[in-house]
Amino acid sequence: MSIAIIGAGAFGTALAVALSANGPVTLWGRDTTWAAGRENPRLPGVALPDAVAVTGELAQAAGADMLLLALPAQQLAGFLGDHAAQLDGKRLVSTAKGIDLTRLTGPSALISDACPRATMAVLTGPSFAADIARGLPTALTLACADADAGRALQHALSTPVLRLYRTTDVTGAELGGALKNVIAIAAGTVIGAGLGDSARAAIITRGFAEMTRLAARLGARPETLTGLSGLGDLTLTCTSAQSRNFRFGRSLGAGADFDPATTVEGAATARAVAALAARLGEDMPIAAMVARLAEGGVSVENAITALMTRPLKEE
Ligand SMILES: NC(=O)C1=CN([C@@H]2O[C@H](COP(=O)(O)OP(=O)(O)OC[C@H]3O[C@@H](n4cnc5c(N)ncnc54)[C@H](O)[C@@H]3O)[C@@H](O)[C@H]2O)C=CC1
Ligand SMILES: O=C(CO)COP(=O)(O)O
Repeated sequence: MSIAIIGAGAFGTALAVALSANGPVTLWGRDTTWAAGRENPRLPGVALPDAVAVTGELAQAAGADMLLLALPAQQLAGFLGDHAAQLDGKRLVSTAKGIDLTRLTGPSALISDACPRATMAVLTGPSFAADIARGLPTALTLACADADAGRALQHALSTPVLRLYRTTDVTGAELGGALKNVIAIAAGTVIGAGLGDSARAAIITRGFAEMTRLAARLGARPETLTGLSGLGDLTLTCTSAQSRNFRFGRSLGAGADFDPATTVEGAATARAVAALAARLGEDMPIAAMVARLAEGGVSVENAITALMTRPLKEE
């Protein structure tokens, strides 16, 4: 199955490098000025193998059997809207970890709406671009509602160091990836504010409770959230300074500057989650606080006080 990757950011480029172990890969980016040097500034220190062909022509990528959409969640709807005619009917696999702020849906619904004839799947789980590009062993979740199509994608996207598990629970897989970014901002904030590892463990655990509550309400299976795409990625992102969401939170907690050009999916997703939770009547106190923190609507000190002084309840 020929593979093209749409989006030449850190993750798209890392996937291109990893999957080129199986055969040629086309990597499409809107900016390919770096391509002649065979090193993407979004993924410094990684030389592109010869099997990766970089192109700025979408038509070249759209001819592949499978297209991996490695774009930020808030950019996906616009991209699909612009290019639906070229993409519909294809196998489309999203790697975006977020909830669209305008539509309050994950990538799967964006794809299904824009490209109703496409075979749609989600690739998610604990995996830093730099780790994948270096060939470090990584396990991911491939979610596809069509079990047979999912099996074929799982095989095409696995390598000796990239091990994919499959599920038909697309909702659970994509919510795990989206929601963990919100909680990672909260965990980073706690660490940046010097509140300690015990407080971080509390945020991870209570954040996971929020994730599972919302996901269940939206139809996800509980075991998906305890798998790689939920608990696995939550653990990684809340405990590693490689995570941009964690680092963004750490800057908030420390009152330090943060490069606004960095992709931080959890900031917009926290606002989407707060809106979704309000609509559904679900209690998501940590996500709601992250939304306010990211907008500068509350101080870190007041956010912590508000979370700690909520009415006492059963676990
Ligand atoms: N970097 C990582 O370690 C991982 C990232 N992801 C997810 O993959 C998605 C992409 O993340 P990264 O590649 O890391 O971000 P990035 O910030 O490194 O790259 C984003 C890329 O998308 C491109 N882009 C943005 N809007 C576009 C548009 N409308 N049309 C065409 N290209 C557009 C940008 O030019 C850039 O090359 C995110 O949802 C992220 O959560 C998932 C797993 C790991
Ligand atoms: O999703 C990721 C790891 O699984 C990457 O996390 P960040 O976007 O926070 O860097």
